[in-house]
Amino acid sequence: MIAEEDLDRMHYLKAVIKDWDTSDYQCLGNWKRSCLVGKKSNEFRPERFLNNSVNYQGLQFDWIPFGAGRRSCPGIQFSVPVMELALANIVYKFDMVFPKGIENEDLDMSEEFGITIHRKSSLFVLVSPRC
Ligand code: HEM
Repeated sequence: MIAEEDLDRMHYLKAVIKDWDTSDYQCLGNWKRSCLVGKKSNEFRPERFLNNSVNYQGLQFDWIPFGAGRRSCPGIQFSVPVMELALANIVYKFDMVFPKGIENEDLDMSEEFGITIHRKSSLFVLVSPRC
């Protein structure tokens, strides 16, 4: 079981969540001026969040998944560790592979608006528990 104190060392996992939290919507305002984290439509590239100071505090206005300023989200301290812990434990305890014939390049990362922003197309993976 991965615990909260283990998360500090999981730099790549944190970058994955930051990139996952980077919707086209957040970068649209600065799309021409080129978004701080270099978001290109539908691109998933967590490495952009490694070795830089981009954080959730809303200080860099072109990456504000929790908003910025006095009306920014008060749920950051709760939701970030919850997302990190959930993802860390899922990848620690389960092996996931694409069904036969599906490659990384086939992954459609398009987003769709709704009450929340979610995937446009379903993600199919075969999941098996790690022994
Ligand atoms: C991944 C999870 C979450 C994301 C991405 C998120 C994002 C946001 C965003 C973008 C805003 C608007 C900020 C603005 O208007 O500038 C907001 C506001 C707010 N969020 Fe969250 N939030 C999350 C989770 C939570 C949780 C877990 C709670 C409570 C337990 C929460 C409570 C609030 C409240 C009360 C506001 C309104 C703040 C205000 O208007 O003063 N959020 N959130």
